[in-house]
Amino acid sequence: MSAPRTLYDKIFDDHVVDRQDDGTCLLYIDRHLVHEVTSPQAFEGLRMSGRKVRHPEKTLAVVDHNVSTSPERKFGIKNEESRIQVEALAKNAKDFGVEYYSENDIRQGIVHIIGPEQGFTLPGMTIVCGDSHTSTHGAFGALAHGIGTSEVEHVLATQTLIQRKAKNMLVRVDGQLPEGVTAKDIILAIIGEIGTAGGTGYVIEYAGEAIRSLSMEGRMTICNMSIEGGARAGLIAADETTFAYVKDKPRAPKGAAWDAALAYWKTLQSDEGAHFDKVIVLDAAKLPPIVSWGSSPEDVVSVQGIVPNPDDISDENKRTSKQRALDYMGLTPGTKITDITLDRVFIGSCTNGRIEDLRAVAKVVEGKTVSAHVDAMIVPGSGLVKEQAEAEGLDKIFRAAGFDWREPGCSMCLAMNDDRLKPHERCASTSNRNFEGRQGFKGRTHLVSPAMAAAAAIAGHFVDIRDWK
Ligand SMILES: CC(C)[C@H](C(=O)O)[C@@H](O)C(=O)O
Ligand code: SF4
Repeated sequence: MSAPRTLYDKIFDDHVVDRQDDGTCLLYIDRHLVHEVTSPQAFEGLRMSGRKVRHPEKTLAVVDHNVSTSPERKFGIKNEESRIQVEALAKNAKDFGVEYYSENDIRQGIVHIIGPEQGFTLPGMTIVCGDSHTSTHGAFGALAHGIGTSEVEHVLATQTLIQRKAKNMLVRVDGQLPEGVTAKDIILAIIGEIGTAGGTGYVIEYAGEAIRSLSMEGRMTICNMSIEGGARAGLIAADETTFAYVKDKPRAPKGAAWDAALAYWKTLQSDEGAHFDKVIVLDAAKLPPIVSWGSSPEDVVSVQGIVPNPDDISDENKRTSKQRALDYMGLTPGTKITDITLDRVFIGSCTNGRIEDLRAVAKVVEGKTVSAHVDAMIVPGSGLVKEQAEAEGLDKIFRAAGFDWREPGCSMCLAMNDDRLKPHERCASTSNRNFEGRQGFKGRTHLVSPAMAAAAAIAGHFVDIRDWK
């Protein structure tokens, strides 16, 4: 009998093409997602060395970061820099024979939303993209992580990647989530607990009853933010929920190939007794809805809590940095989270821009009106999410409540397109990063779940979604 292995060990081992004595490995890459921000130099490199894309059929390109989310976008992108990047990807995809979804394609959307939708993301695969939130795809029991632009070029040219094995971490979330508490709250709580460097050097496998009970959408939310906890990747073993989601997706295997794939996928679980270098255990039943107060995803507190006082921190560096975060956020220690008023609400991103997220929002806002001092927008993660939401009439609920209903893209998750905060504007956001300037110069971001963002839009300040009527 061979030694028990983790899910990560298994996927890694199954993709090793070459292993050097010093531990450097060459990994085979099954799927490569490409967006317009991190690919121009990679394609340029190929051109200069006269190389081709090794496996165009394993590569999928889409524009997301720079596209406008206004219906006017079909008339072209106004911002020069954005337009150049988008046009470059269209040209590169054409020149190198890679499938490409333009902003006018119904399948277009945020790269981490369209991969799963197309069945391009499948269990057991190695998946890379020049984007840190590639960890999202780990929700399918795939080993997925972000790579740099020179690695993008390497993968395009060879369909392989040089990697060293990471350590294994297990995050077990036991029990069941209370009503109103979501996958987003789980992952914010985990990052609050381990810190943004807690996962450095690890691949995290999420397990436990609460994780098993999540939909694929919820699992993607969790894996998406693994990178905010410093981990190289996040993983959730595939199960019946995964198989049901994947089945019949355009690029999923069909017929006998499906049966063979399924038989393999079912072996992809951590063995009994497999060694984890670090184990974290959380009790889902004790989790509240969570709100971030600072400029790091680890700066989190219960919605029932208060803005913390940096004076209570003994470590001087940490105290200074948290004081700076408070100054940036324009917050005073001791303020009740529910007393924080908002100017903007952003619902979308690869963390929370999927259909289930939009349904959760609709449930909260139906028949209600956005607060007079809040400007609120909802940005579906893809054209297919938008289509589904409209088929269910969600767009009507959103518009009637006073939300702006947009075209798909990264939008105000990061200030790389027209959607951004003005200086000092305060925003409840369902995205994954609250860094200084992330949503616009001097903009102030509070990370929350979709339901919490929706309720905050209506009330004009944070409210505990568990009390919502
Ligand atoms: C632009 C891109 C490289 C970046 C990333 O890697 O994550 C972006 O998607 C982000 O979320 O900050
Ligand atoms: S939605 Fe945000 S986090 Fe996701 S890929 Fe786009 S910019 Fe990055």
